[in-house]
Amino acid sequence: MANEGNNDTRKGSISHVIFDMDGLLLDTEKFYTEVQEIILARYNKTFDWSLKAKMMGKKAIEAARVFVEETGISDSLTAEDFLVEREEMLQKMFPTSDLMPGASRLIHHLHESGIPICVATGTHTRHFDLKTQRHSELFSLMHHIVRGDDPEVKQGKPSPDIFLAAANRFEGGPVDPQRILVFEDAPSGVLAAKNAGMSVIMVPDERLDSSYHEVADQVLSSLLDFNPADWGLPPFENASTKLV
Ligand SMILES: O=P(O)(O)OC[C@H](O)CO
Ligand SMILES: [Mg+2]
Repeated sequence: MANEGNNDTRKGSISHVIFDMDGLLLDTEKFYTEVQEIILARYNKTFDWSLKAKMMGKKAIEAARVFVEETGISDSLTAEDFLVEREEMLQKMFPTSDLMPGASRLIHHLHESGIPICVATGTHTRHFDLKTQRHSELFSLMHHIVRGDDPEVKQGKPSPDIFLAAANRFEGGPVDPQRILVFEDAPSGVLAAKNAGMSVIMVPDERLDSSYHEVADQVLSSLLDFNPADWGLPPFENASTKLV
């Protein structure tokens, strides 16, 4: 799976990188899927990837509204009550979050190469802390982290707010969006990056409909497949680090 970029002229001008978190650096989207399946089963309904595609990457309350409205259960369960109900299950799951393949290798490589990196995640601070508690060393390599409850993030993805806030906070910022490469897994996140005027590599779950790939500049099956040299970034020095 690999789309060729449609903005080749930008590929040599990337100086900064922004990472999404859920489903991109951390294998956390599966937790949301699991609790939503459990809740919908009570209403004799099933959760599928067409609904997942519309929820992922968004702020919690925005995703919750999509969930109760699209499934037709909003008369029985409000978006606010849905969030309360899933909270207890998620709080037990988040501290077990694993890294996605290739995340550690890529973050260490860019950091050691002097490329400024940061995170822009729709998740709010309380959940962020639970998800990252086993990965504090890796996240300490980020220049900064923008979360969904940041006051500068008025609207969640696909609004560009979060990526523009992230661009503003780099040293010497704001950084020109044309010099920024974003890594995302969610359709809303890919759109947010494009709305911010940035280049975006999508690393989607294989169950996501491929029509969502079209907006991205490049699509990869895994972060392990990323070749920094394709974007004018410092190459990996040796293959021995490839699977770390
Ligand atoms: O994908 P992220 O990191 O923006 O997180 C968004 C939600 O928390 C999960 O879809
Ligand atoms: Mg994501």
